[in-house]
Amino acid sequence: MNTHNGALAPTTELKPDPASTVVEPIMAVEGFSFAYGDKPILRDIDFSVGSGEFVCIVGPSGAGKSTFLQCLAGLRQPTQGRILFKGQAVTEPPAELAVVFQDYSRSLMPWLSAQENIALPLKSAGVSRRERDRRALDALAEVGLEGSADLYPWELSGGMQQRVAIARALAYQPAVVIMDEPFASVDAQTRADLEDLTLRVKQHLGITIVLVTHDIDEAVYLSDRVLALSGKPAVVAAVVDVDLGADRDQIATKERPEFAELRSQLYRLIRRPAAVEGEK
Ligand SMILES: Nc1ncnc2c1ncn2[C@@H]1O[C@H](COP(=O)(O)OP(=O)(O)OP(=O)(O)O)[C@@H](O)[C@H]1O
Repeated sequence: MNTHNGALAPTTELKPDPASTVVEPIMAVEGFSFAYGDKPILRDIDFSVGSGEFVCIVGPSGAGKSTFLQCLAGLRQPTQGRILFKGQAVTEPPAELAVVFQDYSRSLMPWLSAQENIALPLKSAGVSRRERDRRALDALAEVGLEGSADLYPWELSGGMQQRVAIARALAYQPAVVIMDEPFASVDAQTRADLEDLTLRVKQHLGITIVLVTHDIDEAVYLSDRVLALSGKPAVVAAVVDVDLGADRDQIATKERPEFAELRSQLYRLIRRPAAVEGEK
């Protein structure tokens, strides 16, 4: 599976790297295009996500990142091409896929406790009461909120609410978690804490994460690979391997010269939409 299919040849030193080929894809995007009515948004995207991989998607505002995630999650259907989850075409949200959105204040039910919020989708899925309680408490412990099961969203800080939203996704025991700007509504310190929490949880549970962010630093810090979208309609500008090792540290990793180089490459790529269009 060639993860660089459909990518424009970048003018930077980025080159398709055979080492980044996904050996065991859990999700695949084949010949994908999407339009809202007659307005093309995303074009000719071929991409795959490896099992256990952390992939971030970056691109200019309005490029279609959220739309792409909605298609990956089975909430919208491609105009052309197809999306596969474990080899099966995605026609509705896959059972083993969970989504975390940016706006925690709207994603949690204010009249339900943290534990009840986490258990709610499990109830809809027919999971027994006992199993719901066990999974909700385990998920709360996973995000460091073991003492907050009985608290209501309005009794929790923004960062804690977003941790409950992450716990709700984890309690579903997904193979893949899709996150759309999940840390955009919290302060910088909380954001860094949530990034580290997400990395820890991903490593501990072995899940696959696909995350959209505006923040190039965040994308490089979190990712195994970054998918950069650019142009109108957006195409794959590049797929960038992030060889920074599994252990990331907010200070030490960001001080590494490789980190600065990757960040600069990505900035250059997504800041030249006009040039990308001209190349087609
Ligand atoms: N439901 C919709 N109907 C029609 N057009 C839409 C709809 N949702 C989004 N769009 C348009 O599609 C384009 C892509 O939007 P999308 O939200 O996917 O981009 P994005 O890259 O996530 O943007 P941002 O980074 O600003 O959140 C935009 O031009 C937007 O106005």
